[in-house]
Amino acid sequence: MEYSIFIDGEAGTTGLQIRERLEAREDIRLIQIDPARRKDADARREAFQEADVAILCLPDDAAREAVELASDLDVRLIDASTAHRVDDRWVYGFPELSDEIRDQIALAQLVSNPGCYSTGSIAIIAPLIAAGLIDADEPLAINAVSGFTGGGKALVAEYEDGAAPAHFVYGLNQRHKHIPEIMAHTGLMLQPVFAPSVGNFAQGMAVQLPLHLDDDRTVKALFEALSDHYDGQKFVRVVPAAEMGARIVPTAMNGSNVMQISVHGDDDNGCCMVVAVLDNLGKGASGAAVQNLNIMLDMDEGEGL
Ligand SMILES: NC(=O)C1=CN([C@@H]2O[C@H](COP(=O)(O)OP(=O)(O)OC[C@H]3O[C@@H](n4cnc5c(N)ncnc54)[C@H](OP(=O)(O)O)[C@@H]3O)[C@@H](O)[C@H]2O)C=CC1
Ligand SMILES: CC(=O)N[C@@H](CCC(=O)OP(=O)(O)O)C(=O)O
Repeated sequence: MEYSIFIDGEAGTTGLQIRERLEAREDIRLIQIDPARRKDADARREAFQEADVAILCLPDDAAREAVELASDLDVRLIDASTAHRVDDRWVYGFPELSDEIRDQIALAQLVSNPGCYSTGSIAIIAPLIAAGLIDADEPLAINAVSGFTGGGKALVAEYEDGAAPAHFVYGLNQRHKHIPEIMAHTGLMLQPVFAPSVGNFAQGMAVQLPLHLDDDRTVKALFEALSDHYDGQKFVRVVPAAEMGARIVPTAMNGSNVMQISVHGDDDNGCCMVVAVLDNLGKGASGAAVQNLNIMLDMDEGEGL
């Protein structure tokens, strides 16, 4: 069986990496439109008409327009943008959250691909709330560092021109676009303080959740809750702190769709850090989109990643 796939926005950062992951596959035929007509509504509608699944790798407004263009067609959609991540009509494409969500993705017409920081944050927080180790109304802070491809073509150009700094923090106004989806898909009721930053490396990301410990919330209890939740998952691994070493490198998972989670700290002084490391263009975007596509097409999730 061969499926026809259209990547709308395939010349962008996320789209290009999806294309690279799919173009060698014999079970996939990529629909391509003349690059000069890549923003032409008629050309794109024809591609949507031909496709079994279309993957939207567009800015939010363009993604909303694309959904409108395809609204009366049979094509199934995966949206990599932020536009539909807290929209109930769309399934949130994070299959490791629960078996129920994986089953919903398999049958869905509309799947929204999670954000990169959100993937790391939700992966840590949701299972710990479910295990009773974080309260939904607990004040939390999330720190993160991303490679510059996270900012799309514009930020890539700044780094390639040599004009951008080695490291910067941003999102200081606490209105980052990932906060609503982090709250919606963890069940957090109090907005977490979010401190993202960018470093002078293309891909890679580390998301850190600092926590205070108590008699129940120990390093061991946190590790076991996360290990139990992700037991058997191919793309989320919970790794003992001793294996991670004293330095966590955000680029460690680059080129793969695997996210590594580890729990560090000391019950004696009551301080702990839970860390997720992922490739912002792997499990944080393009790899996750291909994983969702594979689930939707009832294929091995690992193929083509
Ligand atoms: N980069 C990342 O790490 C992640 C990105 N995403 C999301 O994926 C989406 C794409 O991001 P990214 O790849 O980084 O962005 P880029 O800016 O690198 O690419 C966006 C692409 O969309 C094209 N485009 C813009 N408007 C239209 C339109 N109306 N019709 C057709 N094509 C259009 C652009 O064309 P042109 O070539 O003219 O600029 C460009 O090629 C965004 O919503 C982003 O939030 C999600 C997760 C992580
Ligand atoms: C480094 C950087 O700028 N990162 C982007 C998020 C990456 C991205 O585009 O995320 P989505 O998954 O939501 O589309 C930002 O902070 O807005």
